[in-house]
Amino acid sequence: MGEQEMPTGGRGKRRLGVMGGTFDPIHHGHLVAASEVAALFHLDEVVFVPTGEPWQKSHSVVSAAEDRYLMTVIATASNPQFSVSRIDIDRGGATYTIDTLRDLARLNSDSDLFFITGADALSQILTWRDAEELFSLAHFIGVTRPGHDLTDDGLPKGGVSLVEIPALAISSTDCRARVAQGDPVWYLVPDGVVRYIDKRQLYRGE
Ligand SMILES: Nc1ncnc2c1ncn2[C@@H]1O[C@H](COP(=O)(O)OP(=O)(O)OP(=O)(O)O)[C@@H](O)[C@H]1O
Ligand SMILES: O=C(O)c1ccc[n+]([C@@H]2O[C@H](COP(=O)([O-])O)[C@@H](O)[C@H]2O)c1
Repeated sequence: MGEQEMPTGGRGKRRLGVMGGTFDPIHHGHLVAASEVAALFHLDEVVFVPTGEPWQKSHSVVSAAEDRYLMTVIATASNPQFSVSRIDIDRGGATYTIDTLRDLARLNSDSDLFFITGADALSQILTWRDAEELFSLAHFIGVTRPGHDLTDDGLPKGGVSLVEIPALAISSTDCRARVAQGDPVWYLVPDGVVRYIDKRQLYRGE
């Protein structure tokens, strides 16, 4: 994969990646996406932001925010470039990325923001709250995901970069179904997350 054309940011500013997700559970698809984008876009840090209430999720029962937050901490703890933010959980109510980005911009005025999304999420972005304003707060980076077309059709020119990353056909939906059926999730999610799911008996009744 070649060097990406760099979006112009403020000179000398930190480059902060933002990986939003429900992370129910976090899996290696999320981690590879963040790691690849961090390297390609020379990010100083990637902050993972677990959603409070993900209003567009099709499955009705989303695990407790604290469980999703702790799994995200466990999964990212060993990488010094990765951190986890509670802003969407602590704000309460439905999570809108416009609020995430406004809060992060205020808390990180020394940084340019780069919001990382998989191809499926990127294709839905025009349905998000205040979609047109999102692109003034962050540069969006869409990454390939097996089973989904990666396109920036209809999105503002210069506001989005598309990148190919190693294909991992892993989804949280499949991980939950596997646990429910008694199938392994080893190597689909980090080892500590396997242990946490087991300890908290998550996804057993689904
Ligand atoms: N395997 C993957 N490869 C690339 N991007 C991914 C992958 N899995 C998830 N993403 C991206 O990570 C972000 C957060 O995803 P999310 O937490 O909803 O996981 P998910 O696997 O899509 O969950 P679910 O199956 O419950 O819908 C989204 O932008 C999504 O597109
Ligand atoms: O802002 C919105 O209206 C909006 C609608 C759906 C999803 N998002 C964000 O997209 C990211 C991935 O969401 P999800 O539901 O696929 O886990 C996460 O950061 C969500 O907050 C945002």
